[in-house]
Amino acid sequence: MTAKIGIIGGSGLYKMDALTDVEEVRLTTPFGDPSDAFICGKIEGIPVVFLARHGRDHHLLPTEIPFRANIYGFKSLGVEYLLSASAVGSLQAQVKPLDMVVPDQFIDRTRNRISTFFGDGIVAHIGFADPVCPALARVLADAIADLNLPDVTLHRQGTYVCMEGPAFSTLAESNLYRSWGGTVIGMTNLPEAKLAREAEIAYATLALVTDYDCWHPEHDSVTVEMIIDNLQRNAKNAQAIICETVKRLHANPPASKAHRALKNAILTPLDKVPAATKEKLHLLLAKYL
Ligand SMILES: CSC[C@H]1O[C@H](OP(=O)(O)O)[C@H](O)[C@@H]1O
Ligand SMILES: Nc1ncnc2[nH]cnc12
Repeated sequence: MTAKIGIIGGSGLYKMDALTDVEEVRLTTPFGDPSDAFICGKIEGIPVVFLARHGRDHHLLPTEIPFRANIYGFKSLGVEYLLSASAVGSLQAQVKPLDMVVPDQFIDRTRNRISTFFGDGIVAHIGFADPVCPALARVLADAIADLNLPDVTLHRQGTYVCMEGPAFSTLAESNLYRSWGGTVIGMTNLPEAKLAREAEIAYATLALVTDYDCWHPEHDSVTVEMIIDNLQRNAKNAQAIICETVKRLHANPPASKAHRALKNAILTPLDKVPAATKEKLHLLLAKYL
């Protein structure tokens, strides 16, 4: 089964309740095994494929997530639009727990992630000034706004600071990220967005605010309990938003520059790329060979 729309669920979103005709697809990739089986199914008749980023039983640390295998797996199943759902802490007073943010920028504070498919004899540099697909982000933000869900405050833009984890930030770090203009903080989205861009998949995130990290003088510092509690309160809304976004994407798939991201990015002449590398990357390079 193939699907143009993929959903990657983070903390608290380990399955999509609205999925019908479900089939589990366990696959391997040249970059190892993905986080879990891909759950292929339909939302109101529209084919989609879902993956739990940390595994369905949340056993993978952010550092341990096989980001390359996950994105490669989505690509091999035909995905062109990837919607992510993620728990985030807020770095700004006006962005409150239970609010939703559709980030448009990232700051990379990761250290131990492999966030490229390239190397081994092929060099490519994708453009990443706009790390989130603006067209996909607009569909997602419009879906949130138009659903008009009670108690949902939407922020259509924001900078997501991606830290390594797994420990949460120190107070000094949290204040530093605030001074840099960070809006929210999480541990997963940046490598995913980079790899999705290299795989020419449009990517956008529904960021669910669960806490004020540790900088807010009037709020307790973030704990896992706080995150899970707020995620559970927001889970129904998050699923409704994803379903609405899927329907809109299917009815009106937006043009995305991400779909041609490799066009001017590859430096190495393809006839000089080692055969084994070419084979490993065939799925990504096929249309340029
Ligand atoms: C559950 S505590 C922190 C954990 O939650 C976020 O994960 P995800 O982005 O997959 O929702 C955050 O990035 C951390 O990995
Ligand atoms: N405060 C926080 N820091 C990092 N990741 C998070 N995910 C949810 N809240 C977070």
